[in-house]
Amino acid sequence: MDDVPTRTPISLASRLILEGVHHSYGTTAAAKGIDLVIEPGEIVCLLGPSGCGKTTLLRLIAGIERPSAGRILLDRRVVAGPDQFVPPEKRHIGLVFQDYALFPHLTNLDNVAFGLKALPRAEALAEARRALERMRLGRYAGDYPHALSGGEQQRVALARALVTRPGILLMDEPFSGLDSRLRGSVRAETLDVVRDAGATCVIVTHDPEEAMRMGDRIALMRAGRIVQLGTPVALYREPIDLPAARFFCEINEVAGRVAGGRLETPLGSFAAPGLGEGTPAVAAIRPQGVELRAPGSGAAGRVVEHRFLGELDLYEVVVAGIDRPLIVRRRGTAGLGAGQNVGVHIDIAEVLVFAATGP
Ligand SMILES: Nc1ncnc2c1ncn2[C@@H]1O[C@H](COP(=O)(O)OP(=O)(O)OP(=O)(O)O)[C@@H](O)[C@H]1O
Repeated sequence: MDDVPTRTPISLASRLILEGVHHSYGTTAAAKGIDLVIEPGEIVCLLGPSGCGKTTLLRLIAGIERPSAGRILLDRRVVAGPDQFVPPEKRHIGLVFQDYALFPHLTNLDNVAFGLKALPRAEALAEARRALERMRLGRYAGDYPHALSGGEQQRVALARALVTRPGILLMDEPFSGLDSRLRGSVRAETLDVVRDAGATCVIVTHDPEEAMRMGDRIALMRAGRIVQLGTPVALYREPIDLPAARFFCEINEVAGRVAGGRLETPLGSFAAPGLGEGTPAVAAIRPQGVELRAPGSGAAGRVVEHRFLGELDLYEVVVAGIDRPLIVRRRGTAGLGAGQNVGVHIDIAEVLVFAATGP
């Protein structure tokens, strides 16, 4: 085991401010008026489907792209604005990309020392060695990146990004190149290192679970805009609309109309605050919120499919008046299988009601 140095890297974390930031590639608008404040030391995940503008936003923050309107500030310094533009190398940021972008012809030590050109060579190498040792990679200092596993290469890339003690660390899909078994451990390790370094951190991901694990807050993006910003709990519990709810969790969508402040559906009625009389609406019901009991109580249903999935089994249940079978995730119930009748009950804590928005 390598000796872990006692010296802790302290970076002066930056506050990042985006004010009305726009960016277009030709006629494609990729950022449409982004306002965002990220506090020093905070980890924020930019989350959203492919093409929503996450990478563009990261590139704007890094200075790889220049906004067509709006301002970007790091602490009180305007780094991009109508009359100012600070190039990436002068922004004091650390970058980690999906493919690690390590130089194949440099040793791991030289890869990490690369960003320390301003220091005398011996000092740069000593700093780089300490950074590698913090990542428990000291013994690979003289090797080349190709001899390392994907997870180890990712840690070298992280060491290289943090060795200059940047005020802000920007990571673009940093774990997507790793296989799913490695991803969890590298993610946890990265989180520890980033927290230790104290840097402000922006992470791009399209994976909601990753965003919930990594982010103090999540900025949910859609078509060049941030549609919701909040803690993982807030986004999961109170998604702003139906597409946001869909993004975080597989859901059953049961349509109905609002009557007397409640949404009437074949599964019962649910509170529909803020929705007017007669409004078409949708009850979004999480699969773990559907309970299957003996027939005779609740809504009458029939199991059409049952799959053993380990911890929670998957059932598909048809209910009269609902187009698609309900997806149900429950602990397996002995003897309950396809063809059996059930009574369907809904846990109202797992139901969200939204105005219908179309498919
Ligand atoms: N260099 C470019 N030239 C032209 N259009 C681009 C360029 N880069 C991105 N775009 C477009 O800008 C929009 C936003 O792209 P961006 O890569 O920021 O999205 P993303 O959310 O990061 O997507 P992904 O998760 O697939 O990487 C998309 O419509 C994309 O096609």
